[in-house]
Amino acid sequence: MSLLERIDGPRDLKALPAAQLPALADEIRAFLVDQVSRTGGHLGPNLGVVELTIALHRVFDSPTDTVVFDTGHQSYVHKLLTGRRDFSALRKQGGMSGYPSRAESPHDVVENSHASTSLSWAHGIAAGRVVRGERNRHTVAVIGDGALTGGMAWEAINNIAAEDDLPLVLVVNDNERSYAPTRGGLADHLATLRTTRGYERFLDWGKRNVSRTPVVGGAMYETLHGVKKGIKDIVAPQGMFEDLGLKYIGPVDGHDEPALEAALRKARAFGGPVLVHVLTQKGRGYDPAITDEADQFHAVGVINPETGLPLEIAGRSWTDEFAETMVALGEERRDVVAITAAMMMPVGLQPFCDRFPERTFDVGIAEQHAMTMAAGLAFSGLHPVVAVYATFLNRAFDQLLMDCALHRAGVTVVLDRSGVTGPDGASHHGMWDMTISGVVPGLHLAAPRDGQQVARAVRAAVAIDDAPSVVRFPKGTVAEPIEAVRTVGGVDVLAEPDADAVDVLLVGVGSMAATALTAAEKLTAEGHRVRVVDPVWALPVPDEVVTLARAAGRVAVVEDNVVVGGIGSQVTQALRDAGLDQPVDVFGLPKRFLEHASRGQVLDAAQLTPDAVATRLRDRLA
Ligand SMILES: Cc1ncc(C[n+]2csc(CCOP(=O)(O)OP(=O)(O)O)c2C)c(N)n1
Ligand SMILES: CC(=O)[C@@H](O)[C@H](O)COP(=O)(O)O
Ligand SMILES: [Mg+2]
Repeated sequence: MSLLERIDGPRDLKALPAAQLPALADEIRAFLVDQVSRTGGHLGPNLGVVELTIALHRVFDSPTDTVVFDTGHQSYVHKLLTGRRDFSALRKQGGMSGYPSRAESPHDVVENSHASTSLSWAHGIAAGRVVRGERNRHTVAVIGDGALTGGMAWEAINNIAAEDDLPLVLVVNDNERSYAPTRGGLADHLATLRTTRGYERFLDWGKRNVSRTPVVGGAMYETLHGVKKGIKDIVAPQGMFEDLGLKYIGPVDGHDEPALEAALRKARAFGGPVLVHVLTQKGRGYDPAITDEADQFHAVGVINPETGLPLEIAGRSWTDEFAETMVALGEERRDVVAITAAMMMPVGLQPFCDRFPERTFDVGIAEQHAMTMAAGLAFSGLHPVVAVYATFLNRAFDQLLMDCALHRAGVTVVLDRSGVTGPDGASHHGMWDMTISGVVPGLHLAAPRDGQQVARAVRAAVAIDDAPSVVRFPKGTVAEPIEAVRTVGGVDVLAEPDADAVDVLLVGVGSMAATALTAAEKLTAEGHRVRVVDPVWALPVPDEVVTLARAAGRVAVVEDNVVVGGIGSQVTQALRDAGLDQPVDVFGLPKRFLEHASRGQVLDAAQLTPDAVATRLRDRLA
């Protein structure tokens, strides 16, 4: 039986002799590469936290103590050490989540994969423990250097640093990267602290080798201590965290398990808030990850474990369409600039950045800053394109509303991964963006139905200079081109019944246009008269949709957004405002958090497939 098989929880881990921990770490790494190469997932981040997670679960007593992982993508080792070894269905329907999951384990707390929240969670948990007289229960937050660039983290630090005796440990997992190398003033400061590695080792050496020397030991140690102070003031002035009033321990070698345990025990014993700065390597122990320039295997698909090479060939993506359009626009318009929130490559801005580095801004995991900085860039006479995943627009709603829309800023927001993403589960589906956008005065939103429409929409969006514009498209392979049979104003008619009177005006939004078309074909074959349209610009609702609705017995809208406040709601309102009372059926995503599964499985469960839409419409036409 392997060491890993003997561990069903932290108690078994604590019982392991320390001498066996390196072998356990090796087993865990081998397990991660073997398993995640089959399922896909966050291989690099988890390979980097093997020793750290072992030390955490040997020093602290989960679930009496609580360990919170920021973003949660690096919690696979935590899952292994808390009795979950079946990774065969990782991130698949019915299988283990790729993030912590309370349904899976009492050791899991934060399921939200939006970054920079862990310190706030941990502050609340720790403060709550004190109020409840449970000061003996410790709380630990593990936050990456990337997540530490998020504003929420600093709201929390501002509060935590003012606490005196809170049993709270903040572990900064510093691997110098988000996807790409972490940049900015904070990253520079962490680098300064890292360079004091010698200083810490010098101090430890002094404690081990000098202070016990007979006779001169004590005096010598005091001298060294003074020298240490001097060195520290020269090499590493009081760090920012200490300046803020936080006790700082580190930097600690994040792959030296005994050193980690020593630092964490020291932090646990300290009793007050304390920050432990841990240096790790993303992809540690797996050369294909370590040497991967792009993102050190931040997230991989199915790969060959020997070579790390992908075994799935991805087709041309929606993101590729956007990436190409941006480079072309960059050539044509010198005022177009781009902003990413630490996801240059995933959102498709890398080619633009390579071509126009001086017109590209990577603000770190800081969507709020990105959005308001964009308002500033627009004010200065440029046209910014903010590219984020749709789910992360949630973070920057107020900035979109109050900094961009209130000031009529010509800012374009491009939302990748809109609609159903799939394996990343509830906090990664981009299913609220059209509801959010729908309440922003003056905002224009386009949902391209295929690759050609992406270019058309982005070009039209950057031509809007007096209001925010949004272009949103899903994850993965781009849809095949869908030609319009005719246009009515800006609205594309995709299918026409051979009659003037129409039973149903079926509005397909974005990638759901294809779904609507196929559903219409089924209904038309049964004798129903269905007109299918793509509004192209879904917000504000085009007048032509209202005009076309006048000739229809009922209207139906298909959208991969939550039904509440989505395009269907907006169309309903537009019809009612125009005095039309046809029934409107809205086929969208339920107001529920949708578990991880494949994109197709989630859409199927939401009845957003052609068959389901046709069936539901058929019932209404009966
Ligand atoms: C608000 C938000 N924006 C963007 C992301 C996408 N994202 C997931 S992990 C990650 C990088 C995290 O870097 P770090 O915190 O350093 O963790 P590491 O992967 O290095 O362990 C990003 C940008 C996110 N999860 N949340
Ligand atoms: C946690 C994290 O990294 C997410 O942002 C997610 O994994 C992105 O996945 P995709 O880029 O594959 O949609
Ligand atoms: Mg990092």
